[in-house]
Amino acid sequence: MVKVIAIANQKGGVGKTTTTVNLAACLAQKGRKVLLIDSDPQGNSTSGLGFDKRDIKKCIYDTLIDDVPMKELIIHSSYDNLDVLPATIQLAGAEIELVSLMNREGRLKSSLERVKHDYDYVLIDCPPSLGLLTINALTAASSVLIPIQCEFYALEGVSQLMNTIKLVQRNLNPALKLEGVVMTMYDARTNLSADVVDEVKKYFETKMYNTIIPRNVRLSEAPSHGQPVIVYDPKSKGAMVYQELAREVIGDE
Ligand SMILES: Nc1ncnc2c1ncn2[C@@H]1O[C@H](COP(=O)(O)OP(=O)(O)OP(=O)(O)O)[C@@H](O)[C@H]1O
Repeated sequence: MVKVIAIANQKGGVGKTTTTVNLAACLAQKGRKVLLIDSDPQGNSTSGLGFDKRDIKKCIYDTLIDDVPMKELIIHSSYDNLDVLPATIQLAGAEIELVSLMNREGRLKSSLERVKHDYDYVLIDCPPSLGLLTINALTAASSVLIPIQCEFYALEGVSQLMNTIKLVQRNLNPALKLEGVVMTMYDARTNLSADVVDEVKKYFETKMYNTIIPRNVRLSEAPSHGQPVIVYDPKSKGAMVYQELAREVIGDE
């Protein structure tokens, strides 16, 4: 059975894309067939997987707005078992264009229906908003994974995200589950991070991954801000934590 996981948090810069790209690479490395759907107009998952967005002529926008079959838009990545539905800046216009379309919340779900059975996992990288792109992702998903940055304001805004998830469960996708919460950018040198982890654990009660993603120097010093780096490299320490997360995700397959 294919598992469709939306990686969502409307707060910007919490590690959605970095988690999505690296989790996708690790699941693929474990032999699972993976489709990464880039649903963020910034297209950082697309560029993070090594694609030059200037070379991409058609993207997720074309299936959401113009009903181009998703199969025609999916491209293979340089990783075995990992395909991508790319995003370009054109997607920024979709949020408003979707408003007047029929089935505006369910267009990604309908389009994905025809290809999802080719995969074991579909991961959807959501934009930092609770607009129609995120609603489409939550409607298409079987579960939602929430990355939360280990910082003082970690839980700020999470209640809006939870309200949106409940709204989608009630009206659009009753089968949607909470996959889990993953803490990102943990820095053991500050006591604050440990307090934040406790606070988040309490907020979500049992829904929590054991894997905590540490602050990674390579990522925080990435040359252009906002461009996540693939840390998947079997020998790198940074990759090991995403492999651990992949094991947890596979754990309840
Ligand atoms: N574990 C980490 N340690 C240090 N820096 C990180 C880590 N994960 C991500 N970053 C850096 O933080 C920034 C934001 O990460 P990322 O783009 O994954 O977040 P996002 O939630 O997808 O952002 P947006 O809301 O803009 O879509 C990037 O510069 C990235 O390289």
